Amino acid sequence: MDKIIVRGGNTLHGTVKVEGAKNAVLPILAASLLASEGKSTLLDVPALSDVDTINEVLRHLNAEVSYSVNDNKVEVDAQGNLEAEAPFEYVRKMRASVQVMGPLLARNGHARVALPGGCAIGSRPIDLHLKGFEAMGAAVTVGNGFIEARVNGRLIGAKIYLDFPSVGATENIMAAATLAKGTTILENCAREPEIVDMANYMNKMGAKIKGAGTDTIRIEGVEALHGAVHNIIPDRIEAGTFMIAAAITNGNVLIENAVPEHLASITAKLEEMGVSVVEENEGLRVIGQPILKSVDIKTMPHPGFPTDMQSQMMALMLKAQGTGVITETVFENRFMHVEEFRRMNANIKIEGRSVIINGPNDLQGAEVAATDLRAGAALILAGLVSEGYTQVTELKHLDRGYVNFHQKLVSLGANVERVNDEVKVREEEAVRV
Ligand SMILES: CC(=O)N[C@H]1[C@@H](OP(=O)(O)OP(=O)(O)OC[C@H]2O[C@@H](n3ccc(=O)[nH]c3=O)[C@H](O)[C@@H]2O)O[C@H](CO)[C@@H](O)[C@@H]1O
Ligand SMILES: C=C(OP(=O)(O)O)C(=O)O
Repeated sequence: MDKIIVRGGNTLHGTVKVEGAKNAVLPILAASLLASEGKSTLLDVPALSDVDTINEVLRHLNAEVSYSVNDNKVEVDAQGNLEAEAPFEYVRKMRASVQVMGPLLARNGHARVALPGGCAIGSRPIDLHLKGFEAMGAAVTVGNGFIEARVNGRLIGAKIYLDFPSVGATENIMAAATLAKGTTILENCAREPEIVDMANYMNKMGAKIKGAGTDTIRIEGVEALHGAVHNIIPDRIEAGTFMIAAAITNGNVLIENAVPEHLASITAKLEEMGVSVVEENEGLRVIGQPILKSVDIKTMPHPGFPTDMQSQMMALMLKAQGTGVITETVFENRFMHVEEFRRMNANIKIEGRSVIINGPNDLQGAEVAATDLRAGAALILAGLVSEGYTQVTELKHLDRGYVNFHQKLVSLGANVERVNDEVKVREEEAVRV
């Protein structure tokens, strides 16, 4: 098992390049199943374990997938007959596997996907996805740990109002509606940049989607879709994480490829804390300040402050002066990292869906575990400004969402190392022999 060891105290300087967005590439790869003619070529695909997982799901469903990691390119050929079932071994590894349901149902009239179950950040039901499929004429049943959806012939366009602007439900329903008979109007839908990217890809495939990025999306169903070439948008959460890395170390870092409009809520909070964020041609430059002001933050669907930046922002708030409150409104249980921060000497209190942080904190290095992928990044960020050594374990979470995270930090001047405990033990044994 790998762990990351951070020695705190270095200021970060230089340039770091953001990869393609995990949360765009996963639903887009799932949507490539919609193409009954021609291949799709996806570019700027990040080399993440989640991409390996979704590729395995697509292969299991009988699509041909070739992944050229060095070129950040995936080609998908889904022209053959598709299987209907995504088993638990994949869904357990990665919830986004449920995003194949809409495409399969639309293309095959049948999808059987393992129920996702619980997750480190909350229970995460998919009732809104299923209500959407039902509104379009599918019969949905749940049993033996699987959800099954079937429709005789094509789905039928419908008017669907989401009770909450769920990202996954918006994507799954939008994909299903591309091949439905008639028009689907999806109201109170999610407005994340990744939804717009997915809609752009499906429009290149021949879909007729309008309004992605607003709270109402209109999808006119077509008879068939074809493969398309598409570049994945830059990852705003990876960009935001490096913005915090610059701010927390009082550094000066250019985050290349960051899209300023995607990062407005994060930029606004950093500026409120006293950090400078400057737009440059290549991306965003973040310049830290020795003294940071505490702020209050509430996570919200886009364009609000993203829940996927909550734990990294918490790391930064630990170093700010005064009292700040972070309220999590998107997920019911996304504070698992608080206990880990406490192990690093942080003064934080959980009150219901909020945490209260009194700062600045003199953080101390400790052995801590990544409880989810963003928590993993947040603990490493805290380690950058802690006294002594911080060891972060459970890196399988981090690898789901960050490409070469520690190497990128090292290139900016951080003292970070990734070690494999098992290899070390084996080497020691070899020496003994
Ligand atoms: C692969 C991917 O893109 N993941 C992102 C996606 O997850 P995901 O698509 O799972 O997130 P959702 O927007 O669907 O979930 C938001 C909230 O709605 C609830 N809900 C959702 C669907 C449903 O049918 N019923 C229901 O109650 C969830 O439990 C959660 O409390 O958006 C989240 C919110 O921005 C991000 O944190 C994740 O990184
Ligand atoms: C929660 C996240 O992802 P997922 O929905 O894939 O678990 C995330 O990217 O922070």
